[in-house]
Amino acid sequence: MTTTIAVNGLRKSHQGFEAVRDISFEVAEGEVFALLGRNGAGKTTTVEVLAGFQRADAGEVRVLGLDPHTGRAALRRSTGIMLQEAGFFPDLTVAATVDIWRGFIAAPRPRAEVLELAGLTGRADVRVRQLSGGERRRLDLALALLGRPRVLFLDEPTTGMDPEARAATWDVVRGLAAEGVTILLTTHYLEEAQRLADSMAIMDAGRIVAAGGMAETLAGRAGRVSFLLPAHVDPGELPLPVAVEDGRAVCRADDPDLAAQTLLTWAAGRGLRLAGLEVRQATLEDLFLDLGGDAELSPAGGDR
Ligand SMILES: Nc1ncnc2c1ncn2[C@@H]1O[C@H](COP(=O)(O)OP(=O)(O)OP(=O)(O)O)[C@@H](O)[C@H]1O
Repeated sequence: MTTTIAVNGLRKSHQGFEAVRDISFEVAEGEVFALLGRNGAGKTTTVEVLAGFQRADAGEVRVLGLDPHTGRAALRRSTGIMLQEAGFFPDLTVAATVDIWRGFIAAPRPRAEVLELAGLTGRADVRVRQLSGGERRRLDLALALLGRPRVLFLDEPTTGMDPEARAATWDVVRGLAAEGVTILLTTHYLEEAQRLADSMAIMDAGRIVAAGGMAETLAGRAGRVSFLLPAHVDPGELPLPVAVEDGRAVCRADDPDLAAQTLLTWAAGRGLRLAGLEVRQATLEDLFLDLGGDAELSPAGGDR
């Protein structure tokens, strides 16, 4: 498999503060890679180095075989970038904004095509200042796609989007990856990373604390079964060890389906119902909690 992005021993400081401390990872062609971590973990700094906006202090970084800093001009033609803050002209319409950007790009996609991809077709004549936060992110995405990039850097692409827009954006990202576009994204939404990314790295204080293929990483972790503890049942009577949280019995298990079966068989033998039964494979959120992460990464309501 072709490696599109290679990072080896990257370090980057800002005014003496080491924001990225010796990280290494690779992203294969056509892969969606999620860089995760709480605020200040060093994700944006990493993306900006990969996009050639900042120079690495140490280590080697390659995008399509080129150093993103010295090869910036050559890479510009094959990369699309969506940073956290875009500099739009507020008084221009969406259509005019796209047209201006098309002027900077050799062989750009037609305006209608990028607006369609970004779900902005019906908003072409609206001024940028009147767009919602989520719509601005979509306009950012439209601009990032103008040059038919082979590599896309998306820094928090769906922040501010409603669930429908977010799902539509996931479809666009999946479609691009299926065409062979390599995508590196950062996100605060763990569900987004879990659904979208083939592999990931979790950063904390400038270091990678967990990394790997998404499916493999989660398959190796315990899932959970939970249900309302029936009245008059002592948790100690259950056939598997459980913790009781807010009246719910919670059982962590490597094979949650099997654990649920064991519990249901036990309950049936006693004529009991396990109300509110939930069986869940391990999620990224579980991994975060195990790593000592907290809710900060997954803002309230943002994840589901
Ligand atoms: N230009 C800069 N000057 C000084 N410090 C900076 C600069 N850019 C980033 N930092 C600091 O480096 C650390 C890492 O920042 P970075 O933006 O890379 O993190 P992040 O993981 O992207 O966070 P967020 O989720 O908030 O975007 C932070 O502590 C930040 O304050």
